Amino acid sequence: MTLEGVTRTFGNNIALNDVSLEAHAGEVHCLLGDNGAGKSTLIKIMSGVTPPTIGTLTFDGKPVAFRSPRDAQAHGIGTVHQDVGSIPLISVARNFFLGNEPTKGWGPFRRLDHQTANRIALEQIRQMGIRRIADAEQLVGTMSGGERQALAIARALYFGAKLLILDEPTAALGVKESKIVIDLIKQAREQGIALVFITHNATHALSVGDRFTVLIQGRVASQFRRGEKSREEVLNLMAGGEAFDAVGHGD
Ligand SMILES: Nc1ncnc2c1ncn2[C@@H]1O[C@H](COP(=O)(O)OP(=O)(O)OP(=O)(O)O)[C@@H](O)[C@H]1O
Repeated sequence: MTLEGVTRTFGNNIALNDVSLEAHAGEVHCLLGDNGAGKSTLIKIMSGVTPPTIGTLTFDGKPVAFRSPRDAQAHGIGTVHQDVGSIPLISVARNFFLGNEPTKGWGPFRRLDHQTANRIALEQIRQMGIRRIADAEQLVGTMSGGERQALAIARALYFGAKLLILDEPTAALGVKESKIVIDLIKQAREQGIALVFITHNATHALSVGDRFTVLIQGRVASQFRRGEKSREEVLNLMAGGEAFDAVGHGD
């Protein structure tokens, strides 16, 4: 996906100001920025929640204007939100399909095919490397944070995502759990998926990013590729030039 000159205003508030970026197949584009920098607004624009006030989006070489999140999804945009799997009392399979369950029979005899749903959900999360779950009837509440992210990533890919937007997937996770997610990002990249990885954590970003965009107050403060900046430089950029240590760096 390519964004060109994207500006988004809310009344007098300019959430995004002339932002351009590219997310290519087989690459991870890290989106970095402090609270209020405009990351959420950018995700909303890319995933069809809200249109840009000015600017264009191109996907698969064609201009796109998403009418809704569902429309964006139909184009192959998958979004995994931070609070994924927040309904702990539903099964892994239900969470995987979320209303798109396979059915059997037709007409008045049409009903959910639980067996198939369970089998597919289990297969898909296994492919994501989650082997601890033995049965997709198991409740989501029994999964760890990293496993829930894996479930959501598996779902997006199963339903045909070509661009996967991950909104702070490691924010609430410990070191081991974060590694699961970072490894999944690498796996998806190898499959040729385009990824946008939103994070506050420079270490996570640097461990997997191919391209980087740092937003400060709605503007692109810096854009660079892997290897073009040192860790220190990235940390300073993320801190918006202010004393980084004073704000706590979350990594
Ligand atoms: N619906 C809205 N109405 C008015 N202002 C908004 C709206 N959405 C976002 N903004 C403003 O746009 C700016 C960017 O917000 P945004 O939520 O995109 O930032 P962010 O980088 O995602 O921050 P966070 O990490 O805290 O979610 C902020 O000043 C915010 O107050």
